[in-house]
Amino acid sequence: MRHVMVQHDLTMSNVDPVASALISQIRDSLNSTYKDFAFTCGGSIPIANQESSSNQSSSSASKTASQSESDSGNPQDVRLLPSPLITLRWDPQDPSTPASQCKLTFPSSDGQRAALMGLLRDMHPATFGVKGEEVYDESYRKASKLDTSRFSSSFNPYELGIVDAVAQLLLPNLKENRPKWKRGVRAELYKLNVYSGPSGHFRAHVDTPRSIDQFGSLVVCLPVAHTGGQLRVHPEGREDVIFDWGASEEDIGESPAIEWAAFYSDCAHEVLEVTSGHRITLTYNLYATYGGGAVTSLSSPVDMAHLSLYENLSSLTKHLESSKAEFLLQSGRFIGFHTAYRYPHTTNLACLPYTLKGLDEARRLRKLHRQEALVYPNAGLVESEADIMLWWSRHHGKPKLSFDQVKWLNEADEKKRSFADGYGNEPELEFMYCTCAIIAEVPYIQGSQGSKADIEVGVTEATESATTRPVKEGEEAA
Ligand SMILES: O=C(O)CCC(=O)C(=O)O
Ligand SMILES: [Fe+2]
Repeated sequence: MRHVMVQHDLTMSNVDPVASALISQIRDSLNSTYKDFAFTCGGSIPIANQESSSNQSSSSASKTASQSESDSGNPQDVRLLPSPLITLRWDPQDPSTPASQCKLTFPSSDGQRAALMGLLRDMHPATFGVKGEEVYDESYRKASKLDTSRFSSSFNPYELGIVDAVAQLLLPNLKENRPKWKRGVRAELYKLNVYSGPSGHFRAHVDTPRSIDQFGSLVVCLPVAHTGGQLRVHPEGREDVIFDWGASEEDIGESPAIEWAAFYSDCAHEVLEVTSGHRITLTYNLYATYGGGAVTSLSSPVDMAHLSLYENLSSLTKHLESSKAEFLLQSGRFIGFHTAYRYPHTTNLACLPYTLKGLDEARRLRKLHRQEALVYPNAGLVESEADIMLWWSRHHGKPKLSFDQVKWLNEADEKKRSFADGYGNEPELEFMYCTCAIIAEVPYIQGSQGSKADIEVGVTEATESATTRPVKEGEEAA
């Protein structure tokens, strides 16, 4: 079986020194800018005390702890409500248990000890996936779980602004994107988990993707006393980020809070050992959506257009258009990038443009070229160039694309192509993670088949259909 090699000559011939210089700047900014983008974010939301939560319209109830100290008078501040008390109800293992004993209110207090013990009794062992098998192994994961069919809670991450915050930080929009193309986030409740001390933990894994729209995971920690149990997120080549939500009974009594963290679910993460108490969490799967992102009407804090990478790409494409891209005529009329992050895919479904993470979104060339970029899984999982050519022709109606025609602006990172050890939080292998490449055909090149009109038609077609590709699953990178 032949693997496609993607190491092509990245330096420009002497034919075009301007393009050469721009490409070398792009390569530099690709390496440096990647690290400026968040792969995880998190926060803490105070829980209102009972009196104020029953009277949410009072001005003191509608301020966060930090706002109370310095009120800016900005009308937007008022929306940052503290969380009301949170109620959790669940199905008992023994159906004769009265419903009143299957209910907890957070922050939990000593008076609820019996109900907390009842919850622990009614939980199930939390399994995980290894290479497609469902496994229960306390040396890898020691925790308990309830599926969503067995519990309900009054907690709502949309109401508290968590989902909006995650969308803005982890799925930033290009400022000039029309509302229709703005990306948003859908959070789907996934599990209730308890990691109890001593020794509750979950070793390093990635979260098993359940669809090609899934990009992240959200963990919400309810206020119950515990120590340890830090969540450690550690993507390759980046510094770890650690969320420590440990709190004592006294801390919770004085300033109860919801703690949360979201991260790209292809980043390895683990729950370190809980040394005492109970770490109780709600977990959510996060999906990218189109046409959302305007829930709060706040504009995106990230303006990709200010990135040096984006500016350099703009300059390069303007230069290629004005110079008729002589160098590309020699080496192919496509330019391509390998993504920094991995994306879920199946044999027939590839990464979607609106799920692109962090810097990968800035690498999209659609705006720059007035032509949709092709997004396909990286060469480690592609059997042959013929597959890619087939993919391209299917979606663009044009018969020819070979790797030799692509001017690659960066190199594929072999280490990142797929998560090798197969540990996930679910057994399914329907969706796999791998890096992708983004390829755009450069328009206006003399002698190419494209006219301006052809290219503009191509935008719509490719945007709507960029969902299938021919690849073989399970192959290791060459
Ligand atoms: O509880 C956490 O912080 C993370 C849990 C986790 O990684 C999972 O459930 O897949
Ligand atoms: Fe996980």
